[in-house]
Amino acid sequence: MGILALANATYTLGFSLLVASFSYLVAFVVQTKTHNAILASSIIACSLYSLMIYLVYAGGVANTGPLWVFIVAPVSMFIQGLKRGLIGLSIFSLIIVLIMFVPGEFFSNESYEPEFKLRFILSFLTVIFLSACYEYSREKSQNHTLQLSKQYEQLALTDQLTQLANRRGAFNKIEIEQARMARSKEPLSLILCDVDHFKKINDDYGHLTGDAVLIKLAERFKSLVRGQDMVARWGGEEFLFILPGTSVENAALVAQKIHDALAQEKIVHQGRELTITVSMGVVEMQVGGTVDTAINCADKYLYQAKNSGRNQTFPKLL
Ligand SMILES: Nc1nc2c(ncn2[C@@H]2O[C@H](COP(=O)(O)OP(=O)(O)OP(=O)(O)O)[C@@H](O)[C@H]2O)c(=O)[nH]1
Repeated sequence: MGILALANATYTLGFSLLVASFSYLVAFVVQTKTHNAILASSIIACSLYSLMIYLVYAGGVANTGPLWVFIVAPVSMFIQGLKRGLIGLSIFSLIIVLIMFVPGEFFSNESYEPEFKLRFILSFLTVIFLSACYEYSREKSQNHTLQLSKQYEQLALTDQLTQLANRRGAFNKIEIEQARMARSKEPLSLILCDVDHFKKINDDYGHLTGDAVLIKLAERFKSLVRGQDMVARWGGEEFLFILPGTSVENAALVAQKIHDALAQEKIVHQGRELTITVSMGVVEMQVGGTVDTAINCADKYLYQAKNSGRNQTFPKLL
């Protein structure tokens, strides 16, 4: 349209359209290179507002310029969102009202019929209102969907019984910590922990008591580690401790702390005092090593701890 306008010798309109097109290209580059959506959408909105203000001011072909103004409301809401869209459209509408209704030489409003101006402004305000309603419900439903997807993601990574991270959650955490380990060169250790003779608890007191013991153990374990550490339920009565910034020697100290805590304070359920012990295997992850290799190694140590009489941690580092 800009090129056509230039060909028809309507230079101001032609240049305005070409400058507007160029600004959309700039916005596109800003968005793709910097991902600064606020800046990119502001460039498009400002360019569109300026072009439309010029069209209303100049009248366009046979005074039909104002007809294009109706696209401003949905486009503005779409690219800027409800809040910024409404602010931008309010300023834009005010300028259009000034151009159309304030008498004087500067505002070339004589070319529009009074009935046209009034109906134009009213219909434009209606389009703004409808676009705002649409954007409001769109944002609301998008937020709801985002919230749901976060909830489902959380559920997929959480063990229902203990509310600890499940195996998938543990894998995610190890991957994040492995990447950090590669950068910071800080050690990362894992403790694989299995409750001793858990089958007996289920057999003697019932499955529900077994569940309650797992829940209480999970709480106890969480209280024994630092905020940056993670305790996950690896499976049945197996827990995995993920300890960033911890050498295997320090992880052995954490394991000893767990043995001591369980020995000192029994698990109480429905008035019953249950003595719980655990066996553990400790391993330090190697840079570039896989999770499976580390877990297999910890499992081997755990097996040794079980075979050596339980209630202990392997390898013996303390
Ligand atoms: N209550 C309850 N029991 C579970 C759960 N998951 C696994 N178990 C039970 O945990 C028990 C594990 O038994 P085993 O693998 O034989 O091990 P253990 O009795 O702990 O003996 P050791 O590990 O050799 O010391 C089985 O009876 C499982 O049914 C659970 O979510 N709740």
